[in-house]
Amino acid sequence: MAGEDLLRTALERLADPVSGKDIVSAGRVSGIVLRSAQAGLVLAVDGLSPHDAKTMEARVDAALRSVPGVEGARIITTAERGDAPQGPHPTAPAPLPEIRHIVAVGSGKGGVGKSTVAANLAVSLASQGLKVGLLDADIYGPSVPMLMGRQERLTLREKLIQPAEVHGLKAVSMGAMTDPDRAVVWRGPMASSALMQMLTQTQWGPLDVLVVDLPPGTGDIQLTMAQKVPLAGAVIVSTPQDLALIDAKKAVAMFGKVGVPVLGMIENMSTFHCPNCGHESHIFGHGGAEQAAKAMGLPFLGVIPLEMAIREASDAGTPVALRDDPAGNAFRRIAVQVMAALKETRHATDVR
Ligand SMILES: Nc1ncnc2c1ncn2[C@@H]1O[C@H](COP(=O)(O)OP(=O)(O)OP(=O)(O)O)[C@@H](O)[C@H]1O
Repeated sequence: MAGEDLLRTALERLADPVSGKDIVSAGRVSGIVLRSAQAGLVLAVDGLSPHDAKTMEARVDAALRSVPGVEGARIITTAERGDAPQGPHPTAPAPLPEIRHIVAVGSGKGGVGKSTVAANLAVSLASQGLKVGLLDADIYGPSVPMLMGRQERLTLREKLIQPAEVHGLKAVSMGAMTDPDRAVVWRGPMASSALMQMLTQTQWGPLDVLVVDLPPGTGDIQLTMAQKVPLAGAVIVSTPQDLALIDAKKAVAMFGKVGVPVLGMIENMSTFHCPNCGHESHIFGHGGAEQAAKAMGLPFLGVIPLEMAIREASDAGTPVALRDDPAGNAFRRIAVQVMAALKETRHATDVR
């Protein structure tokens, strides 16, 4: 029997006090992993009092550790109503004294290249000698493992998540907890509770900047995350298309609503230079994000061209920001702008 099946069998011996079934059949357990003698899973504690949730967590911990070959266990608790026993108060940002700036990368619309920008921004900042972390909070479509070329599962040491050290930075992804072929279907409070635990229970060490790749859109999940994570600021990625820009403006408004400074906008998939004839075309338009930023009184942080090389480098797990070419330079220029915007924000708000 495979290690993860042994874990499941051990968990099936635990009764669920609410449904009377075992906790696996009751649907309380997901994302079971076993790697390097460390077991991990997500435990839903809905309907349990804080005391009963703690008791269940302890029983799950003991059950996992009873399996031969398991040396440690990491349990991430979630609750749909947001009443997980761990984690901060819903409206109080988690204290993260080792992290100087947390920067969220958001977008109003999916598919505009938010994750590509987040990963390349993080790599560019690391290439400037900064200590950088990258947290993939895009719970429904985590893409950082692919973009960074590391698909491994979560590893734990002394109950703390160990980030993958890759391309000069430390990366943690919800994708590391889940089967890459299966989308995680979690409701908002469960997702934000799991995310907060990944944020606060990862051994980041001292960081200058933590880049957070948010899920696309402006729903409750993003709003809650923007409230719970002590963000220094947000950058908004958009294509130049009108439709994407309408949604990008909603994202700007959402951050404004919760008092998170918007550091600026980035236009992705801007000009396309034909690699064969050199002809310049504007497949999704051009300049729209800069105009929108201006209209909203926000800084414009720069443009990223639409390039096959960017897509290929992303698919290969070697971000284009590692290269000394025009696309790599575009990301490095944006990273400089982001750092400058962060300094201004700190000055303006006297450090949030
Ligand atoms: N500038 C670019 N040039 C070429 N391809 C790009 C560029 N930016 C992103 N892509 C490609 O577009 C696709 C979508 O990008 P990405 O996953 O980063 O978007 P996203 O906004 O994070 O999407 P979602 O959040 O909906 O998952 C990927 O295949 C990526 O490689």
